Amino acid sequence: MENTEMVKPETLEDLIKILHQIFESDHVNIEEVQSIMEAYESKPQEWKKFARFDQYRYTRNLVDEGNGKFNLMILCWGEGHGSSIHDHTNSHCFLKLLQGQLKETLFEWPDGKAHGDMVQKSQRILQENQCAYINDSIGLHRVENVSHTECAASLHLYSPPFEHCQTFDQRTGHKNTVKMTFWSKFGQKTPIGTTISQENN
Ligand SMILES: N[C@@H](CS(=O)O)C(=O)O
Ligand SMILES: [Fe+2]
Repeated sequence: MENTEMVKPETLEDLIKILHQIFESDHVNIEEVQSIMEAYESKPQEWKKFARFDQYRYTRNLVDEGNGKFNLMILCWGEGHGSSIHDHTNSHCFLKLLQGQLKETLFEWPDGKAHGDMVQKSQRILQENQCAYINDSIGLHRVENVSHTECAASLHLYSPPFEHCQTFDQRTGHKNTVKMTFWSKFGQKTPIGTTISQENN
């Protein structure tokens, strides 16, 4: 019989260790990853060394390279910060709220000949500790911290790791390829000059 016993990661370090074990296998069980990420109870003292905010836009802070199988990162969202509508480059995307709330808006892929506004499929507010999942077959999304008073932090796992994604203009559906960069890696600020091409926000 399959072992369905839930493992509860006690710390972020513990969570990372479990994720390494899960991703040793070539088959990713989406529900398993989602429930393990959800089971970790966010404790700011465990992740605050990775959480570096910027005044102007959301930041991507690399936490772990997952043996080449995945990238784990913390995204820091100041008040009102949000992403463009984007895809996830054929990767799995898990998004767990560590602090605050984020609004996720799902869109359909624009069909080649359509002009005008992109079609919105749904919208939801992600709560602390919740773990959402998206991939390109589900659709595109935009994520926003709509709060004017609270910042937000989220833990993202992408497998396989990717460096580029496509962003979409909501009014026309026109797309652009953008390079995704890290604001910090393993708690160290990335040198200025390597982060300026970030355009997903
Ligand atoms: N996928 C985005 C963040 S989000 O809006 O889900 C990124 O990696 O920057
Ligand atoms: Fe995303």
